[in-house]
Amino acid sequence: MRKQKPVADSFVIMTELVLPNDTNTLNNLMGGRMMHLMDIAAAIAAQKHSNRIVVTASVDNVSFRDAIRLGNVVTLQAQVTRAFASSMEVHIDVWAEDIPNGTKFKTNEAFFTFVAVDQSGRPIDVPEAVPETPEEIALYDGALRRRQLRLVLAGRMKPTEAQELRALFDLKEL
Ligand SMILES: CC(=O)SCCNC(=O)CCNC(=O)[C@H](O)C(C)(C)COP(=O)(O)OP(=O)(O)OC[C@H]1O[C@@H](n2cnc3c(N)ncnc32)[C@H](O)[C@@H]1OP(=O)(O)O
Repeated sequence: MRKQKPVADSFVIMTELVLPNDTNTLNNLMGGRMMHLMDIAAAIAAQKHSNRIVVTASVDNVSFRDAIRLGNVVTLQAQVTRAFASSMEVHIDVWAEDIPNGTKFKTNEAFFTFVAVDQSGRPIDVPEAVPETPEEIALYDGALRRRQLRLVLAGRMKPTEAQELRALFDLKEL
């Protein structure tokens, strides 16, 4: 039987201070630097779930809503939402905090997909991820549709095979 692990076991929290080397000429954190931090935090969550080497397979839509300023503290929280065979979806939330001003606001949210691989880079199966809280269950339930959407967009699945995604939009014909 496939091993099971609570999704909470993969929880990761990472905190970074925005320094001059991280910013653009407006003293805002650069998007690429933010993506780098998100990739690392999310990869650690996937590693904690799988106890394997993991590679980034895809990143869903990332929006940059509010600028993060030089001197802000960035907090990233990542957790596996669901595991499939070798792949895991990871949800990540990002907050920026201006400690002297006492303000904190959410800046980003994204879903990453990681694949566990062996020493030769071949995909390898991971434990099942078990959600426990209502929030974890909601993320788990939506993960299959999100997987189908990203695999269709990546040309790895035919839209006609994406049953749960089609049901969401009530698409009878494609
Ligand atoms: C260019 C860069 O720097 S990328 C950043 C770092 N990332 C990397 O280097 C990863 C490079 N890519 C790879 O090594 C391979 O494409 C892998 C390991 C991700 C997939 O290998 P493949 O030989 O295509 O394996 P396969 O078709 O069996 O798929 C394995 C899993 O990956 C998943 N997968 C593959 N591509 C994607 C994708 N674009 N989005 C989401 N999941 C994907 C599959 O759905 C499958 O999941 P499952 O086992 O849970 O069903």
